[in-house]
Amino acid sequence: MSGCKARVRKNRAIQKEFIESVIASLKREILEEKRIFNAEHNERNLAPFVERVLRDRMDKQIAIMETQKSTNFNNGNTKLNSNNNNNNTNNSNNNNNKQDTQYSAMDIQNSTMDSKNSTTDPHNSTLDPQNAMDQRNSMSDRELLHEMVSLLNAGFETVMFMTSLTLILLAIHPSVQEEVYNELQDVLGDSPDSAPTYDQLQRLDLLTRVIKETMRLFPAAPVIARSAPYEVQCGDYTIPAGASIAIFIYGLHRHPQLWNNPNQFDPDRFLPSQSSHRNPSGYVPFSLGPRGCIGSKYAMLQMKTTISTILRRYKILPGDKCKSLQDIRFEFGMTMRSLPGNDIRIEPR
Ligand code: HEM
Repeated sequence: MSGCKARVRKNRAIQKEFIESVIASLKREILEEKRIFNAEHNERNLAPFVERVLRDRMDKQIAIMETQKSTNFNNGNTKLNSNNNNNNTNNSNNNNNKQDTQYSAMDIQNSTMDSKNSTTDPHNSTLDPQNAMDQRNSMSDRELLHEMVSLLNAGFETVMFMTSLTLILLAIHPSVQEEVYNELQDVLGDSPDSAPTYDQLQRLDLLTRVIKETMRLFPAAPVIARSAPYEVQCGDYTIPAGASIAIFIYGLHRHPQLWNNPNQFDPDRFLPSQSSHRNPSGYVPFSLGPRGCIGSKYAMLQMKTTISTILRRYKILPGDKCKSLQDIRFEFGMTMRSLPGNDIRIEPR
């Protein structure tokens, strides 16, 4: 059997084991939550429920991996260092607990490229349950590096784009900005030097709606892709097994059948009274399901912290070239990119 076939078989066996364990968990949890399911057994609560179980299982598996990894370090196991053969200085003989692993930018680049080239298996990616179930119960240097690079890639440009777009939209909607500022004063107090707490950030309802509306109009990940593992009937369309599907989130978020005045900035769309009967699949800035964004909650906290810190000290004003929503210039890529000209000015309060 060729190496590739053997790998595919091993992967299938691991996937099967994982899926069986998920089904067992689901059965157990359904029994425990029988009441909720009898009361309202529909797709709406089933999807988040299944997702929660999947994530829960992954978290446990990852926690096990973390424990094993730290045990390995404490035992002076140099596995993490031993795979890396160029710029890596292994000082484990002198100090078993010290991970003196150094990487050059080139190592990281190569690692990412190699991982990309070798990723013929669609499940072989970030914090994947199958990786977590890997029989080695540990990660190689290369895998660990790849995970870190993926997290940085996925978490940096997206948050940067969304934060700057939110500030631009607030600059060209001064009355909304003033309302947000008033909310910040109410919830966080007058002194701009006090760091917001987690609870306070949760209470910033208007700022949350403003960020949500910005992500509707300018989703940082404008298009995502999936492949169909089996034939799927989707309304009048049959998606054949193995087909690649691109989901155009930008288009979905501005679809006139889903949104009134879709090209207008209106944070009130996300008031409970206006959003409760909306199809939840019509708004997916972080995607959905087990492969959706794992950093969504962290991203919201990060954006709210940065934006509130700026707004408490400065008034945001439009720049010379960007005075309305139509002036905002961007280009599509894996993530959205802001183009030159989207300027703002700031003025101390
Ligand atoms: C506003 C900010 C963000 C947006 C709009 C966003 C959006 C998304 C979307 C749409 C996906 C799904 C991609 C796909 O299905 O192909 C995704 C995946 C992912 N995101 Fe985010 N993201 C954001 C911030 C973050 C942050 C801060 C982190 C980590 C610190 C992060 C980590 C990830 C990872 C690791 C995945 C891949 C998950 C997987 O493949 O299972 N993201 N993100």
